[in-house]
Amino acid sequence: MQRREFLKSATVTGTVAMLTPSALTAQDAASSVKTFKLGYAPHQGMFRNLAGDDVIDQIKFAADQGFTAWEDNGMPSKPAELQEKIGKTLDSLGMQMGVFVAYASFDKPTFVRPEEDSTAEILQAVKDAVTVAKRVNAKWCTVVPGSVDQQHADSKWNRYGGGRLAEGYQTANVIDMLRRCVEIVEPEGLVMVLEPLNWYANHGGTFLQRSDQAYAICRAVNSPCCKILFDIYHQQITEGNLIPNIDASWSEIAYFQTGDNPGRKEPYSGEINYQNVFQHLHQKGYKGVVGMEHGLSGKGKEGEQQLIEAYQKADDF
Ligand SMILES: O=C(O)C(=O)CO
Repeated sequence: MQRREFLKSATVTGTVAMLTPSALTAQDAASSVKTFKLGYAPHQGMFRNLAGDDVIDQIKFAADQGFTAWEDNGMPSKPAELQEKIGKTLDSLGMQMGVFVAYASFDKPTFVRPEEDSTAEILQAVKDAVTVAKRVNAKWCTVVPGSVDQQHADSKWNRYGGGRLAEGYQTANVIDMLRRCVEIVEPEGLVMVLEPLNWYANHGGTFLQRSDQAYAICRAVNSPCCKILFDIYHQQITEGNLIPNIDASWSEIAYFQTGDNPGRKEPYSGEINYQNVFQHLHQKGYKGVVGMEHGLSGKGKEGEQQLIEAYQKADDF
């Protein structure tokens, strides 16, 4: 058993109290911090003031606060060497790697109305994601399947007016494209998680908005490697009714993200009762990652401490 693991289990059984103070270094004491019940995943920059600029130090700091996962949307643009270093660090700390973004288009109908060049781009991005996932031991990657068809018959994408594909054909094209992506990820065991996004605060025009829509698409693609990323922040804005919608789409959800509304900051900065939502996920036996894809309502060290305390409160059930 690793010393860190020993200390974690010792805390649970109460044996840490029996160790003499001299037997514990300051680092060990930090290591005995209780881990969260769910796999909340901070990202680079969230602890810049408390842990310094180095991402490896930030990951270690997060582990010492009891976080058991990490997320990095921008992982593919990091140098391969750094990706590997991050993967090894997470591994040595027993932390899960959460999502990075494999493919996201917010304003082009690349899935609903595919063209040769955009299709090649999507398939290449998914192939690249397999390589990145291996370096960082990631099981999931995010896919945002483009915008709705706003195409004018006589011009390029994103012009209103004129003809456009009816919704059913757009959906069928998305399903076809995802099946092609699945052929790449399935043999590698990498799960693409599709993220419905809200139109009203952040991403007007994206094709995928609702959890029922994502559910129907995942059922049609019918692969263990094409699932839903249920972002609680986006879904609070688009549809509310969080717990019933999570239950209804549960069998297709593979990943969660958080953020309070309005403002997309840490829990308790807005209107969502995160303690109840997290308790619900825990009761359902969710063992995956809950990505903290949001900002901080406070500034500097105090803001970061407030963020940690918000998760401690939300996790206290
Ligand atoms: O850009 C966003 O808002 C997303 O959640 C994409 O990952």
